[in-house]
Amino acid sequence: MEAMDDMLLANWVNLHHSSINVPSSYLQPPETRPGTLFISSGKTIPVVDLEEHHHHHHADIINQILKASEEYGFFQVINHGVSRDLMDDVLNIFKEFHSMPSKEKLNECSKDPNRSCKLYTSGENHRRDAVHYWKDTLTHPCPPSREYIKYWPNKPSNYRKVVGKYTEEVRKLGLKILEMLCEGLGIRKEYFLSGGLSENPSLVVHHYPPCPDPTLTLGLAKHRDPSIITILLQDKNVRGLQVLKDHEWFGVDPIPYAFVVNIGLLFQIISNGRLIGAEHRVVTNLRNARTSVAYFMNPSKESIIEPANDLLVNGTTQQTIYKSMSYEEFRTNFFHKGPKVESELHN
Ligand SMILES: O=C(O)CCC(=O)C(=O)O
Ligand SMILES: [Fe+2]
Repeated sequence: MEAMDDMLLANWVNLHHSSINVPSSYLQPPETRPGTLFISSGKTIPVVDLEEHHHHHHADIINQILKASEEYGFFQVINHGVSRDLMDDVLNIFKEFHSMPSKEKLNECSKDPNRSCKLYTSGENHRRDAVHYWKDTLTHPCPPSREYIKYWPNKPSNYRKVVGKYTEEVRKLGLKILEMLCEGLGIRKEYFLSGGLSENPSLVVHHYPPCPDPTLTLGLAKHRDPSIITILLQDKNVRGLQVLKDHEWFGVDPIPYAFVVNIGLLFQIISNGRLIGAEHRVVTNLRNARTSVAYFMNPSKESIIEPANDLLVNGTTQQTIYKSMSYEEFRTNFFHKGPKVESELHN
């Protein structure tokens, strides 16, 4: 196989079209190979209508998202208030972005000296990946902090305008969902507005090119999100995301204009294990490229992550199972321990 050198996967696949086999560095070992894809197990993650009206009360909506977060750690939301045009615009911008020449993309993403804004192929640490993943990823912090906007890509030409508006809208939705989950759990509604807990969100945009053999590869390895919650916009027609429940993988079928919401490890800790940060992965697709836009609600470095005191006060919790640590400490553990991080979190 010809070396990809500093070319991004999207461009490499484009150049070679259908004449390629999966390069050996992308072949998953037998234990992580997805094998047969999309066996329908009859399970599907809950879909929650967020619009309140006289037959659909606030308390019912809270119960639905709470139950989904306890059982699956995942749900989809419809009637969430983010405009469809904006969702289309943002997906189109990212598709356009990923179809630009490699050099141009890398150039657009190399302005940040601290590399919070960056573009990479495979996993975040390409050289250290034992096996490569079939994707390219663009990531950068987003509002409320505006200090990073100057490092965002400036191409396609309306990138900053559209992505700026989108991240502000999705932030509002995220805060609303957090507030409802707090209400359901018996945590004060403002919990995530204090202590910097929701002050450092980031956007992670994945692009999974078509893959000549999706049974042998993965777009993204099995993982739990290191976030509070993640709000994901996925391509309308291309499947890929799978969630592990009761030792079985099942697909999160795209619903046009819905968002997929999942609980991250941080909220698992804050809820003292009541909500689950479920494991998930992404499989690739034979014919179609897939783009997904993940908005991670993340705290600032100094924020303290611990089971919410309100749970002890209101009597739903007698004992906390997780210890208290700063978000910075959590990140360090997460990057060093990977999937084994959980042992470090417990009391
Ligand atoms: O591409 C997807 O559907 C999922 C992305 C994801 O799980 C992540 O970025 O953590
Ligand atoms: Fe994830």
